Amino acid sequence: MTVIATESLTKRYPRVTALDRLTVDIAPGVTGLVGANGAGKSTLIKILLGLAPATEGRAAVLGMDVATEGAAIRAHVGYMPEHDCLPPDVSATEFVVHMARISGLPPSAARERTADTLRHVGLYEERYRPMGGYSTGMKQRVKLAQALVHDPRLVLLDEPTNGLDPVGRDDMLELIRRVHTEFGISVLVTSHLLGELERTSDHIVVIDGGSLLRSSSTSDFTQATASLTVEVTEHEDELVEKLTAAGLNAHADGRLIMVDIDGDETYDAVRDAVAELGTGLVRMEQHRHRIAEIFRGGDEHDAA
Ligand SMILES: Nc1ncnc2c1ncn2[C@@H]1O[C@H](COP(=O)(O)OP(=O)(O)OP(=O)(O)O)[C@@H](O)[C@H]1O
Repeated sequence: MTVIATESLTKRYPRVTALDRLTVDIAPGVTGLVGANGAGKSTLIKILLGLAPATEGRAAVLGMDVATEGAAIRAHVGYMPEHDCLPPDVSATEFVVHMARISGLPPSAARERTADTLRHVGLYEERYRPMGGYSTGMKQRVKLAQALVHDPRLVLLDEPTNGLDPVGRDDMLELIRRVHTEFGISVLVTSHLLGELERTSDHIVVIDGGSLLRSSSTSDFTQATASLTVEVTEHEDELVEKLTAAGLNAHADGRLIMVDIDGDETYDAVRDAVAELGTGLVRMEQHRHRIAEIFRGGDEHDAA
């Protein structure tokens, strides 16, 4: 079963091709959509909501065609836009009740669902104050609440951690995870940071220049992209030789040694090699490839 399916989806603007023959299937659960700024993430979301027409190709959301069933899609899908779009002079409660009413809920249900949803995202007394005075974290929570208030089956979250500090990011990612685990709502969440989506998502889709670079489960993804950074007090070259002889892919990067992780045994192999050389281990830490590195290695990873 898929919640989102696209087939050769293309969106051309006069000057740029925002989506270029994108074919991808997305299953229920939490899916991270990763791509650099301008990769086409927001464009894809707008097409999936039936708000912008594709130039070519097809897409279906919850089995409904985006070209002809946009209104029905939006009845079952929640959307959290990227940019600040909250009216400053109304309270979170007034705003979310309004959004619930727009989604078709009767007044009493709209008020009840608003109270529940705002509590769920962690807004309490503040919800009666005008939103103009809210912190970025609180505004992001209101944007998430309005996406959830009509009890959708799927939510599309466009850069929900934008503008948040590290603690705020972690809280938001935790909240997103709970949207799925507690309510069974599927989530498509975008970010230009691969690292934060790895922790939240079951599945990761990477796009670059509007094309699919990679789509795989998060565990496959981290296996394929994780490496160890090792720092020793001396004998760096010998360590690289030893690890290579042990069948690992290791290379020196200045004073650091990068080792591709090939299962848990990689840690043991590094420990043993360091011990045999009698050198001091300063640090050994897992290093996740940044999105730019994946783009550079795109062709090889595509095949993986
Ligand atoms: N309405 C539009 N008219 C013309 N070009 C557009 C329009 N919307 C987006 N684009 C262009 O399409 C490309 C993809 O934009 P899009 O907003 O989908 O990227 P994104 O991955 O969401 O990045 P960001 O996170 O910066 O929004 C960009 O080059 C952008 O400039």
